[in-house]
Amino acid sequence: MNDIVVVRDLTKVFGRRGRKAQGLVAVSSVSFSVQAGGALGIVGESGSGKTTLSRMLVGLERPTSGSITICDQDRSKPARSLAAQRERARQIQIVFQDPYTSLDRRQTGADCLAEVLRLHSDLTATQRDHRIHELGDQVGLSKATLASRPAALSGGQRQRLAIARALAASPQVLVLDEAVSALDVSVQAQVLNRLADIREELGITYLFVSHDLAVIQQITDDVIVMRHGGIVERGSTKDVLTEPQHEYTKLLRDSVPRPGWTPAKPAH
Ligand SMILES: Nc1ncnc2c1ncn2[C@@H]1O[C@H](COP(=O)(O)OP(=O)(O)OP(=O)(O)O)[C@@H](O)[C@H]1O
Repeated sequence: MNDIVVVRDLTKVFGRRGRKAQGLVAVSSVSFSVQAGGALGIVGESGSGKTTLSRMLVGLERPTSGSITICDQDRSKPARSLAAQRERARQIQIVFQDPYTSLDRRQTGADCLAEVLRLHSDLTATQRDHRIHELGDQVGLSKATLASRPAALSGGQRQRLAIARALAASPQVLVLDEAVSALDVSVQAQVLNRLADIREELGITYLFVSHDLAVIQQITDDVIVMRHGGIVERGSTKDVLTEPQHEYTKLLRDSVPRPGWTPAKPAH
């Protein structure tokens, strides 16, 4: 199978003004690839560079150096035209932790999906309506729920809507940045099950950013572990989580509450 996402030596330094100033290295020489249809987990504690990495992948942050190739196209430089921007959006979409801030409070769910469909497809109004309900089915939102505005939706419903909105662009790759972290565990499980079904049905590729190893374990095949902007461990999710090699991964794993759990002592 071919690699749909290829990242090489990706680095992001914030606040460096002038060649000699130091700045903050948020992401440092990160390289990885993901096969089409795969699901890669990106884990690490707060501040390890996960969000900066995902923002670079979708073009919201410009890399300081290194390359990003998605669907065989170089993404290291900004898109030159509106058409190129839209094409990129059809390749990769992102869902953030809190959809409420990015959903238009005046729009119903159906209107929100219609807007994306108008932008990214040539569907007629009738075809669009059909597609909106198809997307609703995929994420588990009823027609009545889609007719509501965000304020009337629960956190789980809003997150499903955000996922449907991302899927409306028919992306080949979906980045989920702490996308289920704010949800109750039972709602989280429902959304994760939906996401697993969607991946099976559409063959879409996931990049799943989370600090939560239990979530990563459920949804990903492979994982990279980030610390201080770099990758400290990588491998199949099963191997890395059952037999972590790096001390930092062991610490992350030992910090996950489970029966008989006691907090790990910080490493000195
Ligand atoms: N726009 C910015 N300007 C300056 N520094 C930034 C910016 N965005 C992130 N950083 C810094 O880069 C580092 C990595 O942050 P990032 O948000 O990528 O980590 P993270 O692993 O996603 O953490 P979290 O889960 O808390 O979001 C942090 O030290 C952060 O303060």
